[in-house]
Amino acid sequence: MRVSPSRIVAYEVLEAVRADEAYANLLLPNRIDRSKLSEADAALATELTYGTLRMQGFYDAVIALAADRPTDRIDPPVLDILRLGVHQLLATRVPTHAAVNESVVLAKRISPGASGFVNGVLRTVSRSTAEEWRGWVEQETRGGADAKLAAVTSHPEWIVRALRAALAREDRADELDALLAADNASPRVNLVALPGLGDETPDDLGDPNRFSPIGLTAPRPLDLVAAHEGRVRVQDEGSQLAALALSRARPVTPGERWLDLCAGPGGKTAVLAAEALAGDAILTGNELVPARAELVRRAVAGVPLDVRVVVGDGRRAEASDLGAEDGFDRILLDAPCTGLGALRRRPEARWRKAPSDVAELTALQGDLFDAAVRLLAPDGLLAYVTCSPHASETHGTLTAALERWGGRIEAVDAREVVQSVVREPLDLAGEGPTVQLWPHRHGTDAMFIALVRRVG
Ligand SMILES: C[S@@+](CC[C@H](N)C(=O)[O-])C[C@H]1O[C@@H](n2cnc3c(N)ncnc32)[C@H](O)[C@@H]1O
Repeated sequence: MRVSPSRIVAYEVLEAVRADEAYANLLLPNRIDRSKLSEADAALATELTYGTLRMQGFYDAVIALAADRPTDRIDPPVLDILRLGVHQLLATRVPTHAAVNESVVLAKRISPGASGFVNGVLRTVSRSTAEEWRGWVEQETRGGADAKLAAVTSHPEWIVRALRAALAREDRADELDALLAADNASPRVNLVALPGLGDETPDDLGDPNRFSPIGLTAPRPLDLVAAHEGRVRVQDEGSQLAALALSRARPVTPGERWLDLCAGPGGKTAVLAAEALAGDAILTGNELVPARAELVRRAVAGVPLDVRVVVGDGRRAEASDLGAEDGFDRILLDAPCTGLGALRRRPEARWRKAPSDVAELTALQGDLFDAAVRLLAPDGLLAYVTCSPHASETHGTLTAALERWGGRIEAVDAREVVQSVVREPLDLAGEGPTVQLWPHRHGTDAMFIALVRRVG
């Protein structure tokens, strides 16, 4: 018996994610191409890889119970094979015999001495349903209610707490289960049709997004991207709204200078470029990492606007070096963050983050915020955006900056702006003037959007 090519690809990506800190969303397309997988096999490899990585915490708890030993006493490659097998048994329609047999054959290739062990553990797992395993994992997990919830929903406990706290701020802590479930579901590929660059609207191209006026989904999204090169791109709906919150916050005066301070890889820069073209504004993108600056250049290549892309540390950026002696009229600060709002798209991310990252990132966000304010022209607008709902990275960073800058900056009502942009009103809970989007409530990544105006 041979192992199907989709399972080999999935296994190789799991191994690279574990051993080499690879990113599944970057490596997987590469491996799919290299193995020349058919469309159906590519879809299966994607489902197996993403599903296994997202649910890894829960699957490890199941494996530990079924093997009657902690997972740190299982050889890592064998553990990868088991995780992949458990995912097939508990979360897919793959028949039991295929899930077990292919895992055993894979084990014979990778770690021959362990094939009997793999067979035994997976047969034990296959004898109970996912629901039954959830019950046992909950019962056997040591610690309080949060530890148990974290184990069965496959999130680190500190992330469960942070997400609950963010929802509680909006008086919506009762949505936590729905949010954790949304993190574990495969999001649809969402597209943006850069505005003003062609005759077709999102309605002409596919199924228009519920909220973003420039977003859509389509049955074969990548074909559409290829057919409308540079104009139709993959982008989450929340990211589109974040860029539009800045470009549509008020009418554009021709000649306005715009800056995207942390631009890489350039998804929002592309939207800003299309908007700048329509309004006759001048756009500069800045990015710390040269390779990511190159991605920004490629992202804006489909927009007939001369976008200057600069490599530099945003904390030390000077308006005059960036070609705006008198400062910028609009700045997007899409800050480096923990990415806790995009866990469904970055399947391994939850296992790589630690609470200590939050402290480090909030310090960086504060420095970048101050740099952005210094770069603003009088009356200029700053959009502070994160793809994290963590209170420290959102309200914490914003409140601290408003305090540091005293009366020299003021918050602008981002809710009013975003509600005026969307196709249908968003259910925004809690108090404004900031916007927090959510995967479970809006179907977007959990983007946070704040607008600030430089006074005088
Ligand atoms: C959240 S991402 C931006 C995503 C981008 N706006 C988009 O929509 O594609 C943050 C970016 O900030 C960059 N970055 C990190 N530290 C920076 C700094 N000190 N100055 C400028 N850019 C920085 C990172 O390399 C990363 O590309």
